Amino acid sequence: MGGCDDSTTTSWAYGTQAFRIQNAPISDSGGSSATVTACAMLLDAPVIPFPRALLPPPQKSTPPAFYIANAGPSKGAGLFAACDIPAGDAILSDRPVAVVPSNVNAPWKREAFDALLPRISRISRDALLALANCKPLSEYPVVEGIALTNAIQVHLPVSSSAAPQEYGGVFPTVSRANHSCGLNTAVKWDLSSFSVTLYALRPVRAGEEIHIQYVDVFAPRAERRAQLARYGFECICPHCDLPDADAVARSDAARAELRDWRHLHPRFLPWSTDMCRADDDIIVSNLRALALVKQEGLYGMQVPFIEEIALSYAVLGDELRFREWAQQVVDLCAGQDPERASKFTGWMAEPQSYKEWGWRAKQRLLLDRQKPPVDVDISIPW
Ligand SMILES: C[S@@+](CC[C@H](N)C(=O)[O-])C[C@H]1O[C@@H](n2cnc3c(N)ncnc32)[C@H](O)[C@@H]1O
Repeated sequence: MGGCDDSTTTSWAYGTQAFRIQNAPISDSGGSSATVTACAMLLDAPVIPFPRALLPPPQKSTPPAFYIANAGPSKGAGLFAACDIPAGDAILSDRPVAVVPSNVNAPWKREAFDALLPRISRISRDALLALANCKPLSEYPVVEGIALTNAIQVHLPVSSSAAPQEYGGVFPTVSRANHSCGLNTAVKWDLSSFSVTLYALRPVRAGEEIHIQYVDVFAPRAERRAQLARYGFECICPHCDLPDADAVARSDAARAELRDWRHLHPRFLPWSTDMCRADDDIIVSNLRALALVKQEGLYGMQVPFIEEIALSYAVLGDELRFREWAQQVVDLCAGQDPERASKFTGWMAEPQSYKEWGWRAKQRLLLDRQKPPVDVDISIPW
């Protein structure tokens, strides 16, 4: 592969840690393991050495469901939907060109980051160097600056539980996604194919920009903006660009309520067997959560609420509504959480197979039967 040179130093010590450079077992062009230079990684000792056998390629949709275009003067390039994309669909899969630790502050850092470049093929190097870099070259090695601007967290196999390093992968395509504090996609890392896949969290219209989140979107606007400063921009997405302080306070409160939802609102399991609670307690509570999710565009967290509404209807034995909500779980999870999707598919095929199917309806009937006749006082009170 053009320009690959591994004559440089490839291991460094840092306190009790030791780092090394290793190529990932993936290839640029489906070639043999001898040309595996598509991605170089700077790894510490607990990361289990990768097998030599090539990993299977990630799924690819043809034609692509996305394109890269200018997203505006202050945002640079961005990812856009090439067609209408249904909620739950995979938009694209992408493999990293570099994987680096998130927080190394050793004297050899520049040398190690620079040593990554000659270890990757020209194709991958060009893709890496074409990405945005919000860090000054005078202060940060180029690969580190690009990683700090673009990296997405990846999980690597480690041999011990000793303080695991965090790793970020730099991806030629997914790293083109700009940030928004309201989400339309989720990123899922899969070690077995050494790739990330971007899934639609809600229907995405053709031409709409595809966003991911760079920071904790449950944090208040001021905190999000402070965290985004390290990417060199102030967020002016529709969830940040609000008309006045009241609107900001409302948005901050909604996000905090969603973050703490499980501590603030009735829980499904105790409700399901507590006949003193209203039958629609959980449904009403989860519908409110979904309204807040929609208001704040936090679609990444909608599935557990939809799931609880479906299961509430199951416990109430309401088959029509159960199917309606269960279908939404299946549609949203088919790609990124197939296990959950298949559980709900099974219950939809045979609702009675859900262990608590209709439990509350049966209890309600029994309670109604046991009720003593109501004593009606017909005496006239004067
Ligand atoms: C991971 S890159 C995203 C792709 C990048 N726009 C490009 O041209 O390759 C991150 C950089 O994009 C820009 N960016 C991302 N989201 C933005 C937003 N919501 N508003 C303004 N700039 C943004 C910032 O310059 C940030 O440092």
